[in-house]
Amino acid sequence: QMSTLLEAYKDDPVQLHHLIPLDFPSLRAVPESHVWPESYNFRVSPSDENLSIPIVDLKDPNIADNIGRACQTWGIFQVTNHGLPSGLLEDVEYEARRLFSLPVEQKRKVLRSPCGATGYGCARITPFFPKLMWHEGFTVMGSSVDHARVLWPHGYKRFCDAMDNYQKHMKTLAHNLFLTILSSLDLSEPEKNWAAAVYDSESNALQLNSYPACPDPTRTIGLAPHTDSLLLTILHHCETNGLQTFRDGFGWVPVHQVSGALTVNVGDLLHILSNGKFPTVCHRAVVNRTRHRISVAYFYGPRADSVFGPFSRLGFPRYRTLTLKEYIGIKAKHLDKALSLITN
Ligand SMILES: O=C(O)CCC(=O)C(=O)O
Ligand SMILES: [Fe+2]
Repeated sequence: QMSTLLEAYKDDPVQLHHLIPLDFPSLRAVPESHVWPESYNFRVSPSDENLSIPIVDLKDPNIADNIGRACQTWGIFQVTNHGLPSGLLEDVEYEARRLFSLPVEQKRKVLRSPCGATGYGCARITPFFPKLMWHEGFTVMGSSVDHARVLWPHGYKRFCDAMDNYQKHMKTLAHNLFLTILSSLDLSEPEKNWAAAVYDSESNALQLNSYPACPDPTRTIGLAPHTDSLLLTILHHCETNGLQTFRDGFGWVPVHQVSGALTVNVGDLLHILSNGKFPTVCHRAVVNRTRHRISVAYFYGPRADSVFGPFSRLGFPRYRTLTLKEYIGIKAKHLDKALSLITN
């Protein structure tokens, strides 16, 4: 089941200069390849400084209402009281830092293959933009052991254990959030059953992101604007801000994460299921001069061959029905045009 989501990327090989990150710590200035046009406006301040994404307490008795409202207005919110075991968030950050602080030759041994989905490399969205990003990533789907063994022939187990443990807890949290979010929509019984069954036949990915300290953060970007493709994303910021979310009428709004909280956002797939009731969230990451920022994103979705479209009771379907694998293929070719290409 994992392999099918992997296969979704097979037809669109990435060129090497869109795949291999620079050796960032060796750079004293931002090279031309990474200088973005001013029109991207990375330093733009929001029209209202006090604007911030909702915070949802998962222990609140009104959780369903709160989450439903957060999904309909912002499509992105922070969750507190998520009940993850202590140490889990620290462990995954520690292991991610251990990976990204390896020498560049070592990291390049686990480079993502040009047609592949897992391993070390530039962000997948890189080929769609005229400039490169101040970012390196490492993608895990299922077990990370094959790559970890190459990186640390004798010390791979603690990395794998941290990734496994993190994915296990994220899966449960993501599924519970998914069902809670859906409880604010009018679903038929078969649709409710389908949603509940996603847990046993899901696909997911864990994305470790590294944004090294940057000599000139106003001229470059960490991660260019994009939406996430699957149902929902749970993001761990590791205590350094940098994420910004776009809200119509307001512009780019920085996400200031409450300590210990996680950020959850709606992805394209949940947007489609909700028949557009929940906005899919355009977001980006900026870099900073002094701190090496790490973030960990967990993407949750149904299995790649599952057929989906807007739920039946939510009005005339804005999107056509298709498989997740087909949607990932469209997104890999057309990025932000993908939704308009499946519009009815
Ligand atoms: O690092 C961040 O704040 C955002 C990461 C992200 O958007 C992603 O991995 O899709
Ligand atoms: Fe994202």
